Amino acid sequence: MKLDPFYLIVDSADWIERLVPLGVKLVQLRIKDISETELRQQIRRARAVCLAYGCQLIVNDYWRLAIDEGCDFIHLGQEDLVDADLDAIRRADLKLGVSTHDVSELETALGAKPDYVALGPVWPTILKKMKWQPQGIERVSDWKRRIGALPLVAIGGITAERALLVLDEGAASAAVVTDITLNADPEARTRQWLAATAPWRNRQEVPA
Ligand SMILES: Cc1ncc(COP(=O)(O)OP(=O)(O)O)c(N)n1
Ligand SMILES: Cc1nc(C(=O)O)sc1CCOP(=O)(O)O
Ligand SMILES: [Mg+2]
Repeated sequence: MKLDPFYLIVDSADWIERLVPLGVKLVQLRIKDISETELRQQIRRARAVCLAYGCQLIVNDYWRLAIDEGCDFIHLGQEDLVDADLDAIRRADLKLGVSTHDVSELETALGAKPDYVALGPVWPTILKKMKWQPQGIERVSDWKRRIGALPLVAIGGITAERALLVLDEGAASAAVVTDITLNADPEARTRQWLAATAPWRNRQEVPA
């Protein structure tokens, strides 16, 4: 499976309607603390835009809703995995990405047979409080050596400029929130990300 090198993460369908039409091909809907009814509406709107623009939608956390709404890709963290029914997720043919922050979490993640592994925070992030120190760029290549052909997603404090560093170290994709959503001009910043990651987007996969 090939992931787009630019992985946008946003907290509403509004963002998806605004930025996906610019050419984003991989987006995560990461919403916290809203009702199930509202979540369903958000997922439906996000799914409709992604279908129209050929963008892969990944639903964070809510695997049951993702199945119900006909989505095909979810992201789960280690705590989400504890309650998740992996058999049900596989039966529904959902692809799965899993977060990791240390070697023990990587072992747990690999046990879930994920379609990608995420490593973070590579740099400090202002999005949420985290108990892990920044991993640093060396850890990205270390993780890639450990997971072999499985796609690696790097996350945490990534900017359009830093994206090139993680992609060079073997990440298949660089995930981003605030470098875009807190930018004075999110559309322009999205275009910069698309341009910066274009060489990886157009690169052919080399068989392992
Ligand atoms: C691509 C990607 N990587 C990591 C995360 C974090 O997932 P998690 O640890 O479950 O934390 P929350 O995002 O749910 O707060 C992610 N969402 N996406
Ligand atoms: C949601 C999330 N998960 C992380 C992890 O390390 O698992 S870092 C992170 C926040 C990413 O936001 P930004 O691009 O603004 O730093
Ligand atoms: Mg989660």
